[in-house]
Amino acid sequence: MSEILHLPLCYLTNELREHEAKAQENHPSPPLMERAGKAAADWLLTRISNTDKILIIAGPGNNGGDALVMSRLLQLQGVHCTTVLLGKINKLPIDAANAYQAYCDAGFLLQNELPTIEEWTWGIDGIFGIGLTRHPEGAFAKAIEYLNQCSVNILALDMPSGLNADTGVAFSPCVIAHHTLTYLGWKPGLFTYDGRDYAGEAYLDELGVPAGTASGTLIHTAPVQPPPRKHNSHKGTYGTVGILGGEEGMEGAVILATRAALKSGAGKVIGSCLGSLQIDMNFPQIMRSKPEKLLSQPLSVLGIGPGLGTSAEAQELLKTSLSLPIPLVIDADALNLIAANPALKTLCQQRNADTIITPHPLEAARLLHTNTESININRIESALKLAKEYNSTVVLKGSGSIIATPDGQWFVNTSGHPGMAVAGMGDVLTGMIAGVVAQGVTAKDATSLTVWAHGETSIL
Ligand SMILES: NC(=O)C1=CN([C@@H]2O[C@H](COP(=O)(O)OP(=O)(O)OC[C@H]3O[C@@H](n4cnc5c(N)ncnc54)[C@H](OP(=O)(O)O)[C@@H]3O)[C@@H](O)[C@H]2O)[C@@H](O)CC1
Ligand SMILES: [K+]
Repeated sequence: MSEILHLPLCYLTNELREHEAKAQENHPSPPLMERAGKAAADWLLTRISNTDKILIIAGPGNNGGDALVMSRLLQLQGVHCTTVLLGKINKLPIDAANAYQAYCDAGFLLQNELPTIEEWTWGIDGIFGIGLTRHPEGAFAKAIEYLNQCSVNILALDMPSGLNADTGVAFSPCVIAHHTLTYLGWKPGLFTYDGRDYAGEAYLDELGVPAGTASGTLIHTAPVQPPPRKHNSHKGTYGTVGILGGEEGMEGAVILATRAALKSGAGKVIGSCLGSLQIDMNFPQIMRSKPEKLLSQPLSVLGIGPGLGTSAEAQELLKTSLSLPIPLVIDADALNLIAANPALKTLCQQRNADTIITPHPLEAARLLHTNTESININRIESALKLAKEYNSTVVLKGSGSIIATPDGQWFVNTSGHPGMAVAGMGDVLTGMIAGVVAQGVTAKDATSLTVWAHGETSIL
C-alpha cells in the first residue's frame, strides 16, 4: 500500500502565519490581500446575476481588508454592494488600511452601521478570520446575528466569524455560513467539532502560493488504495480477524463488527462473545469461538471491546489480549477498562505490535482522566496526547474524526454526516479497521483509509 502523499496539508494558525509571512516575502506582488479579495469576488461573480444585491460586512482586522478588496472589485464590475465597516479606520492593520484607502480612492461608499432595510441576496462575512481571539460582543456580535437572521446565502471569507480555526469550537454568536472560501491552506476548525455546522461547503484558494509547512493532513478522499488482491490468492492470504466482546444482551455489537471485518476483505473472521453468540445466518461464513479459545488461535489481528462490558472476566480477557504479539483494535468497554486500571494501561504502553484505539470523546476523557469538554475544546491536541500516552494510533471519533499517531502526525477526516450518530457505528468501524489490518496494512494507513470509507459509505 502506498504512503499517504496526495492529500492536502492542514495548517494550525501559527503555521499559517508563518506561511503567510514567507509568501508576502517571496511572492509580494500582487499583495496577498488583493489576491484574497479577488478570489472572493471571482467566486461570487460565477454565482450571481445582475439582479443580486450583496451585503458585505468588514471587521477590524485583515479579514475586513479582504472584504473591502472584494467589495471594490465587485463594484468595479457593476455589482450592487452595500458595505459596512465595523472597525475603527485609524486602528486598521496596515494591509487592511491600504485596502480601505484603495476602496475610498475608487469613490465607493461605506456604512458604519448595519442597514435597517434588508434587501440582500448574498451576505459576505468579512468580520473575523484566523485572528479571532475571544467571544464576539457588541457591534460584532450584532453583525453576526444580523447575518444569521437574513435568510440569504452567506459566504464567509477565510473562516466563519466566531469559529476557532484550530479547534472548530464556535463561540456564541458565530456566523452560520453556507459557503466558506478559505485562503492559503485548509484549517482543521472548518471540519472538526462545530466546524461543519458553521462553515457549510468549504473551498480553498491558495492565492497562487506554493504549499508551506503544516503539521496536519486533510482526508478528503481515499488516502491510500485498498490492499491489492492477486487472482492467485486464497482466504489465507487475507488474514484472520478475531472480534471479542458482546456480554449478555450486547452480542449485536460483535455481529456488526464481524460483518464489517468480512466486508472489508479479511480472509477469515471469528466472532467471540462473553454472552451467547448464535450463528449469524446472514453471514454464516463468520465463525464462532469461545473467548479463551479465540485468544489461543493464530489471529492476524484482534478487535476487542464492542459490547464487552466491564466484568472481571472481561478484564482478564483484555489483559491476555494486550500481551498478544499481534495488532489490536481497542474500542468501547475495553477502553473504559484500560482507563480504570493502571496495570492494563502499562501493558498497552509496552506493546510492541500495533495498537489502534478508537475512543469517542467520553472514552477519551476517561483515558486522559479529564472531562469531555476539555477533550472537545482541542480535539487535535487530545488525540495527539492519547497517541503518545498509550503508544497507539488513535481515532478520536465525532464530527471530523481526528487520527493521531504516536510519532506526532495528525489527520482530520472530512467524510460522514450527522446520520452516523446512532448505536452500532463504532462497532462497524472497529470491524472495518481490523479487516483492513488483517490484510497486512499498517495502523496509520488502515485507520485513515477506514475512517474515510466509514464516513463515505454510510451516506449510501
Ligand atoms: N495579512 C495578509 O496579507 C493576509 C491576511 N489575510 C486575511 O487576514 C485574516 C487575518 O487577519 P488578522 O490577523 O488581522 O485577524 P482578523 O481575523 O481579521 O481579526 C483580527 C482583529 O479582530 C480583533 N478581534 C479578534 N477577536 C475579536 C473579538 N471577539 N471581538 C472584537 N475584536 C476581535 C483583533 O483585535 P485584538 O485581538 O488585537 O484586540 C484584531 O483587530 C485572515 O483570516 C485572512 O482573512 C488574507 O487576506 C491573506 C493575506
Ligand atoms: K470571516
